[in-house]
Amino acid sequence: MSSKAEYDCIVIGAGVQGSFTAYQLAKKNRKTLLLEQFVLPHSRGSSHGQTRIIRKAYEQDFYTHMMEECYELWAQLEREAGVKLYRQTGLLVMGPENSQSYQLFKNTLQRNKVPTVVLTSDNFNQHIPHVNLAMGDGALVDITAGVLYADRALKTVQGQFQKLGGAIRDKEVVTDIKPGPVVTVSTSAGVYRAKSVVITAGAWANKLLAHTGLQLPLEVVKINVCYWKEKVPGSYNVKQRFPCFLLTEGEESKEHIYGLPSNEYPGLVKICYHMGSETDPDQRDKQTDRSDIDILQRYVARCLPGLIPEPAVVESCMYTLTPDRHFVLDCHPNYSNIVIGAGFSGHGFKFGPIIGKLLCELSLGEVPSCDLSPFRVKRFQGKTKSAL
Ligand SMILES: Cc1cc2nc3c(=O)[nH]c(=O)nc-3n(C[C@H](O)[C@H](O)[C@H](O)COP(=O)(O)OP(=O)(O)OC[C@H]3O[C@@H](n4cnc5c(N)ncnc54)[C@H](O)[C@@H]3O)c2cc1C
Ligand SMILES: O=C(O)[C@@H]1CCCC=N1
Repeated sequence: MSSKAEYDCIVIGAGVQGSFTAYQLAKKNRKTLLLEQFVLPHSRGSSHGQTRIIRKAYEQDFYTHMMEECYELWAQLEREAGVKLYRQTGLLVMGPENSQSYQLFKNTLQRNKVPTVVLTSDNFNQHIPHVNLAMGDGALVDITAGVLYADRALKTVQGQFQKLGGAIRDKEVVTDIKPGPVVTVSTSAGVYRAKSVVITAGAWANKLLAHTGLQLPLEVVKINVCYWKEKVPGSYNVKQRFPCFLLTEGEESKEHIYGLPSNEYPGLVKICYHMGSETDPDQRDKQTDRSDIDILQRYVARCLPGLIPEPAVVESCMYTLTPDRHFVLDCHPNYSNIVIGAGFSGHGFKFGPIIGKLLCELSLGEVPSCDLSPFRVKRFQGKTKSAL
């Protein structure tokens, strides 16, 4: 390897966002290097695991609009690679009928004409057996929603990137970034130069941004990913048409609780709490707080009578949260050829293909094809810190 290899673009971080960005750049014939600190595939960031939810149901129109295009981009990748990445299951949204959050979900779906079925307390269990709908809760199903096969999706997009001539170097930690008209990136194994750099480093974003003099208001939390055993095997199975679900708020908490049908682990249903305890990404396994699991146990006992209310398997993952829970998709405030994709706040996987497209556009100096105003760095005015 030459000591200063030259690229059009270097993407730092081969999670879902970096991998889709690199793939989009390679599709536009840009000489692209994707750098990853761990040996791939790994389970130390935020994109690992077998499944993620994909949905159009959101509280804000702008996410629903982005998902309209994003479903098409997922389907394109499936066709291109000849791999199945999405399975439609529907998403059951439940929450206090009169609460702001539940009403926002319902209104966004209806305003955007997303195919939706509204259930009543009378017909709920005909459609959704083995779930107790709380008194006063509304329920509706976003028909377009389903499951993404996450590990498979990551492998597929990285493979397509390589087929297009892109280079992936894993087990290579980025140790320095020197801004300039040509950016210099140093790693544990070499030095590279590029016209632009995209930072998609997940929970490590601030560690990398420190080299560029910027700190974003990001909080990293560890999520206990819990799998719950069916009392009668198959009762919550994807083949029985059991949907993904999201409880906007409940007796146990004001935060969302969400789940996916049993499928990838036979007889086990994945159910998570949409919040965790603060962690350093390099010390994730030292964070042993289980208060999220206590909340889930009470919820499962109350509402999912067909599950044993004790997790059978607990895995770990991380969220990188912004204060408003919206993403950061922007150019660096001081260096227009350094692009940032960060703060995906526990809901970014489904957007991977469109985020890749947008970060690619930003890195090429093109006008982004979506309105990025909710995702700009300047919304944190007063909350960003200089790291110099
Ligand atoms: C439990 C859980 C459930 C979720 N459920 C859903 C869901 O149902 N639907 C949904 O849409 N989203 C969901 N999400 C969110 C989604 O998975 C994340 O938003 C997304 O994976 C974030 O991807 P990323 O590429 O930003 O981060 P990561 O996947 O963490 O990628 C960042 C990469 O950068 C690398 N890196 C960091 N620093 C360096 C360095 N110095 N040098 C080289 N490489 C570096 C890291 O090793 C890592 O591989 C969930 C997340 C979790 C944790
Ligand atoms: O993004 C998703 O769909 C999941 C479920 C709701 C909370 C966060 N992640």
